[in-house]
Amino acid sequence: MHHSPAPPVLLGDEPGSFPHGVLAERHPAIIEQVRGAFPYGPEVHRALDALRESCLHGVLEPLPDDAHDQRRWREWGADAVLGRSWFDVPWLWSESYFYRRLLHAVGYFAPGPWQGVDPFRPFKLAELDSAETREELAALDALAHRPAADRAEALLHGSLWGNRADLGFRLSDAAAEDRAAAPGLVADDSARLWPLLTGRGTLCLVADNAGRELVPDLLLVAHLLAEGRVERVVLHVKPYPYYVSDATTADLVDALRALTAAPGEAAAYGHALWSAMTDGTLAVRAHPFWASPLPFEDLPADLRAQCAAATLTVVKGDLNYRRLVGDRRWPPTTPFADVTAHFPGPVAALRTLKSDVITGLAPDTERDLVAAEGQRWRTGGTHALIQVRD
Ligand SMILES: O=P(O)(O)OC[C@@]1(O)O[C@H](CO)[C@@H](O)[C@@H]1O
Repeated sequence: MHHSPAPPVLLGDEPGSFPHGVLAERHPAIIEQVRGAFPYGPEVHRALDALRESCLHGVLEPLPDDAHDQRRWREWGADAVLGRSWFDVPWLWSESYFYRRLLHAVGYFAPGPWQGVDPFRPFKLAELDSAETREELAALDALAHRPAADRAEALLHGSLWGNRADLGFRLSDAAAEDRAAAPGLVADDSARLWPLLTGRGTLCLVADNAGRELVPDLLLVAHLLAEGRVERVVLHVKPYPYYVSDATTADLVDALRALTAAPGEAAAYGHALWSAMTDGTLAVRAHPFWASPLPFEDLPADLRAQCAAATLTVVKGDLNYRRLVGDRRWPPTTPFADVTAHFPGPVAALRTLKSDVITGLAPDTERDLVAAEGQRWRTGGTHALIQVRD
């Protein structure tokens, strides 16, 4: 266990810091993108204007009295943050609540013409239909002739690096995709991951982004099922649109349809996944907690029981990493096993580095990264890690 006191949870109150930039620049940019993506009527435009003003100069305001999830947000701690500036509350809170308020502004939950229309869908679909996605799928043809161990390794890394495709991140950092990924991982526990997948039991995969991340996640899942490395997979997606590109059930269906319609090997993966869903070996869950502003230390009892029963839980992406280890600026050498001791069962994190939060680095690794890049390595999205606590 970590003996020194945990650092404070991150807030967005420090100008020049990464969280402050997300609140002051990324969120207003997302509002404008959404505004331009649909022919919303004047009332939606007014609501988006009000949200922008609130985010920059106002406070977190309560959900309307008739909101279906008002009680839930209270249980998650709304009373402690409502009425305060977005910059002064825990960063996890200001981000999660921003997406909830954005959905309110576009009428996502209210009965009416825009109910259930995902404001991020055009961006997600464009990505799924991109030349990059087609190239990644075409690469499966060559992979088919390689030994199973090589395929497993390639698909694991495909899933890991798929996390660079994150639409919210690219909105505030347009150059992100063009920066080359750094070869080598800042931490690599993959040798400890494979022995956990011995053929029995259930793998939980806590998904992150749709499109170019979810597709390689699904390919990995298909491989693990086909090779008999797990009996069953439970894929956890978001219950509603979140952090721009986070995967929902609709995005999962889009990804499966894209796979089954693709040429070559990709279609075989798609059909295998489709039948795995229909026979229950691949199950999907969309628990409200995944879109909550809370760390995984606060997993509700039902999810805790599911993860406890799993052979392994794989947690994808940067935000899930922040929620897994706690959204704090830990000393980077803080042991990953210590900060994930709360998690009910073996857990693996697959993540590219896109925020300040990091644990589990060897002292030499941290020293070399700082010498080469100052602190940019934490947020630039060019580095990645695989960390396992068994
Ligand atoms: O979870 P993901 O998709 O890998 O990344 C989410 C992200 O883009 O959003 C947060 C800031 O808004 C950061 O944690 C991270 O940069």
